[in-house]
Amino acid sequence: MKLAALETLRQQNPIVFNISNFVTVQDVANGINALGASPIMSEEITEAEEMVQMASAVVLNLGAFTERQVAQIRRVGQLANQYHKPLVIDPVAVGAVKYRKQVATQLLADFQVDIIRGNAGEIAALADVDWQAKGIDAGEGNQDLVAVAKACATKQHAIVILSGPTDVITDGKQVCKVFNGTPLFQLHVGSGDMLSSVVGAFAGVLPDYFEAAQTACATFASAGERVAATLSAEQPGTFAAKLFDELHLMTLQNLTETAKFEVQP
Ligand SMILES: Nc1ncnc2c1ncn2[C@@H]1O[C@H](COP(=O)(O)OP(=O)(O)O)[C@@H](O)[C@H]1O
Ligand SMILES: Cc1ncsc1CCOP(=O)(O)O
Ligand SMILES: [Mg+2]
Repeated sequence: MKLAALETLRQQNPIVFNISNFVTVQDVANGINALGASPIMSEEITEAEEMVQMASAVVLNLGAFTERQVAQIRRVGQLANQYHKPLVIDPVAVGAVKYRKQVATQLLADFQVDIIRGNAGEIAALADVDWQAKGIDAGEGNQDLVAVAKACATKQHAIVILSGPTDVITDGKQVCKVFNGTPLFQLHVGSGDMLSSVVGAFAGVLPDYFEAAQTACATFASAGERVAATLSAEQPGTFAAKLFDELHLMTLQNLTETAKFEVQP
């Protein structure tokens, strides 16, 4: 795990091109901006090539796509491959809506994604593992999460982040678990979307995408955990506001003291 990449990220201020959803776009922009990256969003296919060329990383969020946006996403994904830009996908609610799974599966066949970031319900769906996802949430299942994440990574030929109380990050063989976090993340819609773009920001400065995925998970979950430790009750609004502050203020030393993880070769 390369926690020092937090400082590299802040020095390099990578441009992260996000195709976002209308629900969480502002959280995503402000979240990665506070951390030290430079967000840019676009809904226009005509400028896709310029956007991808200028970006250090590309994040495709499938949270609320339309047919028109799917065409844009396909083009941006193909351009990211052509220009060798790290490509992250967040398959929102593919475990709960059959149409979303069909579209996501087709997109994953149309271009090569480097990192897939989803909750257990979403990653199980892309691994074709039985699971009861609930809308945008992880839902219920009794399969082993490491096995689910590995199956998804192998099937989709990508690094997979299965986020939740413990984040599981795998390339299909090696596994890293990040134990940080707080249940307050679940009280703020957009936590997962922010994490996916934080992953893009780290992939924009760390050429080893497996390391980038791990570091992003540890950084984001540690920031939330540090905020939760300052609250005296479940305060979703205060949590969200302080999360932006912490993403900006957290030092490498704070991160190193907070991060709890294990890597299995
Ligand atoms: N119960 C929990 N305890 C601790 N951290 C959590 C919990 N649930 C989610 N997280 C954290 O919240 C962030 C967003 O993940 P997740 O909730 O899985 O995404 P999504 O919003 O897409 O469902 C991650 O950093 C994850 O570690
Ligand atoms: C509520 C909602 N509906 C469509 S996308 C979206 C946001 C999902 O955000 P997250 O997965 O980060 O909680
Ligand atoms: Mg999500």
